[in-house]
Amino acid sequence: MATSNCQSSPTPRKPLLFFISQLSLAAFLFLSLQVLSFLFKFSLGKKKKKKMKAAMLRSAGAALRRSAAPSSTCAPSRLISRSWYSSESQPERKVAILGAAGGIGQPLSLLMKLNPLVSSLSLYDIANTPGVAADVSHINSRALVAGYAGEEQLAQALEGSDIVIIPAGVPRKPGMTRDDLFNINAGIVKSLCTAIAKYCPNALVNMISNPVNSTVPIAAEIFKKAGTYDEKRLFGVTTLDVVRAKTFYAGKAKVPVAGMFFLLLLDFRGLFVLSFVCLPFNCGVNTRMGEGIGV
Ligand SMILES: NC(=O)C1=CN([C@@H]2O[C@H](COP(=O)(O)OP(=O)(O)OC[C@H]3O[C@@H](n4cnc5c(N)ncnc54)[C@H](O)[C@@H]3O)[C@@H](O)[C@H]2O)C=CC1
Ligand SMILES: O=C([O-])CC(=O)C(=O)O
Repeated sequence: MATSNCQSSPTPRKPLLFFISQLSLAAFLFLSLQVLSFLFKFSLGKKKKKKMKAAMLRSAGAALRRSAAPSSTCAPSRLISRSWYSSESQPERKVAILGAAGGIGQPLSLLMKLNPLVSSLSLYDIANTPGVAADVSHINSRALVAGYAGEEQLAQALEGSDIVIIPAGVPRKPGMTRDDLFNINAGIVKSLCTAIAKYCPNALVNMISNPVNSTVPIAAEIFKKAGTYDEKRLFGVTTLDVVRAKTFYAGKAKVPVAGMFFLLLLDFRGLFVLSFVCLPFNCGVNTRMGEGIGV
């Protein structure tokens, strides 16, 4: 009969000797830690240490994410995957990307496919979507990917979407102004938003197509006309202008670009007008609030 040996130690220990041995072990460990941290401080210096800590945190995060991938089979990963990737606890969410085969659309599709909050990813473009959708679908994450190409498939791409992201259109080429961009992208955005109002009127709409300060009001007008407008569900992505403003300002003022904070105000009153209020903090220069930088 099998017996448990958890309760009695096979070799009886003398209490005093045992206590001394435990004490010396603890002291040894403590001293080793002190010596290590001393060596660490003096060999690396403060800056390097900070960098290393950040790198360690990053790689730990990456390792956690890797181990959370659904293909993983070992027990600890399964435990982690429950909190990071589980479809049991996450609600179903469909995200549609319109213009998914473009320069912005492709990496965006990749990021959405990696997002554990997305359960269904709908990739729409007027061309090249099947290949992009096939590539993205091979990523081993939760979202199911479907590709749609051409106007006749737009309705299917949009139906049931909770979020629609729009990077469809043309990018600016050398010599083009944002007005030129508007002349092309306004029509594209108009037809896409008309379809959104019809097939997924309650979706959150995230506009990337430039000029965002004009394409967002176009979307708003389309939705108002269709009776589906909700200001809390329409967004414009201004990232490009924010990072550009930071880089340009830092270059002009000859200050480090890192650590700069900019407040970007879009002026919707006049068509094609984009105005900035730039507030660079921590960059060692005195700048008046209200200073403007054109795009
Ligand atoms: N708001 C921001 O921070 C940023 C905005 N942009 C803007 O995003 C837009 C896209 O830029 P890129 O991806 O570099 O251009 P791109 O030319 O690489 O991609 C645009 C995609 O839109 C597709 N497209 C064109 N008409 C369409 C329609 N009617 N329906 C669906 N898809 C359509 C094209 O086939 C193409 O695949 C541009 O307007 C650009 O100015 C770009 C970077 C940042
Ligand atoms: O077209 C792009 O890729 C973005 C751009 O430079 C602009 O809109 O100013």
